[in-house]
Amino acid sequence: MTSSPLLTDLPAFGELQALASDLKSTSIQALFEREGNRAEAFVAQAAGLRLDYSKHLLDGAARARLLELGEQAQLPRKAQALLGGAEVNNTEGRPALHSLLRASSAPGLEDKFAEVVEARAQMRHWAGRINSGEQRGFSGAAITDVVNIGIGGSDLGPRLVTDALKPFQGDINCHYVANVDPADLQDTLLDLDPATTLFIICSKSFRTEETLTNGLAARAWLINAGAEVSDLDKHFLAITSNLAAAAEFGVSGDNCLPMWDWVGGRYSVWSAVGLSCAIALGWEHFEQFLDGAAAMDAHFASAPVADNLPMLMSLLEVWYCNGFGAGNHVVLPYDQGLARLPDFLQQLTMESNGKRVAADGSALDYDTGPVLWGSAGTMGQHSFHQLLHQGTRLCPVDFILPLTTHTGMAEQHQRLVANGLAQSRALLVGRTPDEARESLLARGLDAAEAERLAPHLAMPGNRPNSVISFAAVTPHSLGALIALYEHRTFCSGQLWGINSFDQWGVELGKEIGVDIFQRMAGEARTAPLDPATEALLAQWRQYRD
Ligand SMILES: O=P(O)(O)OC[C@H]1O[C@](O)(CO)[C@@H](O)[C@@H]1O
Repeated sequence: MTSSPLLTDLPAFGELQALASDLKSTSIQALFEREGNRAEAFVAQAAGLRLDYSKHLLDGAARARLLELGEQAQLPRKAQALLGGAEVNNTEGRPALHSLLRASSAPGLEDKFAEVVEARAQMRHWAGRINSGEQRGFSGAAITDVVNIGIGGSDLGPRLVTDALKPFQGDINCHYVANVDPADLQDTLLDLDPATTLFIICSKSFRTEETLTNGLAARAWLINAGAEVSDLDKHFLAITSNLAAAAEFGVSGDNCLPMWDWVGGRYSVWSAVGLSCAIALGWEHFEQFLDGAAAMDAHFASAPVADNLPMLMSLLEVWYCNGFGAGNHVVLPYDQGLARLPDFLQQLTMESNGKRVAADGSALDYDTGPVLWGSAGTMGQHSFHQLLHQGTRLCPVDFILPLTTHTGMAEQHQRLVANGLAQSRALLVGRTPDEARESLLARGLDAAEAERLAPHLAMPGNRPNSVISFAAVTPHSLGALIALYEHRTFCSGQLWGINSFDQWGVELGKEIGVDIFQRMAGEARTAPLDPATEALLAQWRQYRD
């Protein structure tokens, strides 16, 4: 794939910056009055998801220029290139074919697709075997619990999906261990029976310190409980592209499911990395999850920029980052099952687009990926929403709003939806000092006290937010939602001219970590570390000795 032009080289960019500076002082409510059909016109739908982006600092004219920017960056052609297997990861010389993992056919990519189909059959086999009770542990008892040991992309996606789709879960309990802190593994194993527990060692590289350390501790836990080394195949599966390392760890070839270098870790939940989800949910539900993502892929491939959800969301991201200097993006799922969505999206967006050089290595002189954060509604309302409503920073928000619940408690759920809508509206309308004063007087405060407190109660409003609403959290809608953010991430990367599929920035810390660990273990080094780290090591030694 030819490298992307820089954002600043796109002809519409300069004009957009000028428009953004004009719109900074524009009232979104005034835009609603001026553009009568805004509530319908600033809406796009795909794969069962409805994106309402009417509450943004964006008028019709600015939107038209923003769409031109998307055309100038050739987002539709870039989408085709991504989906068609072009070498979008130029630093590592690979395509990024996560879409192939949910495809039902793949013209031109038959060889890779055959491997995907084969891996799906293996996943289905293991999910069926474990759910049917056929898979038995060292004592002969059926497996009841599965522990996925992995980190980053080998943890966050499967953990999110299993959590979010609890209402679809079968009898097997899936647990997730990621942190090298032994407390993570220890807490998880506390209530588990070694005889009925199966571990999935999930690591694309099979070189990740946290995963291998926890894997070895899990192995020791089984052996201590009476399992023989020859029993370990009853308790361990591996998901990896590094079969040799998995074999060295002790997982036999029959128990290994594949990963490929053409799928990035943070984009891999659709592959065998999602095996724990397929076990928890059953194969049919997992297929529906793949179908939801495939529906978003089809939309991404064919919809014009003006109607294309991932493209629109990425254009909005760039609009705020590079037009308004926003360094934040907030995601608020109004659904308890989606509480982990911000964690997942942090890796997806920040590991993908937290870059400071263009795809060709040249330094960028504009901002790229913002800091993404958030939490499940309504908890954030009693915490950081104060800053969203009255703070000094611009934090564009995505509300994620399923409209029905699986709990059977529709009346209580109505409160959740009302809260989500109220927050979105409060960010829009705010409260003027006069309204604040009036409300204080209505509460019986005297005029002087109302005057004193009014500035504290006043809220500027005009804070941009999108609402992504859909019928319910189902395997299909969740698949579509995750794929939507994947493609949005890619499009933003293309607009910024960066490679969204490598993550060199995480490597240095890993290397230094190995060096420090070896120093702690007593290995001699000629050169000392920086004085601050040496002092902390000395403090650690005091506690160890
Ligand atoms: O699946 P692996 O190879 O263990 O990697 C886990 C995670 O570590 C990272 O490489 C970052 O350290 C992520 O990109 C990846 O998802």
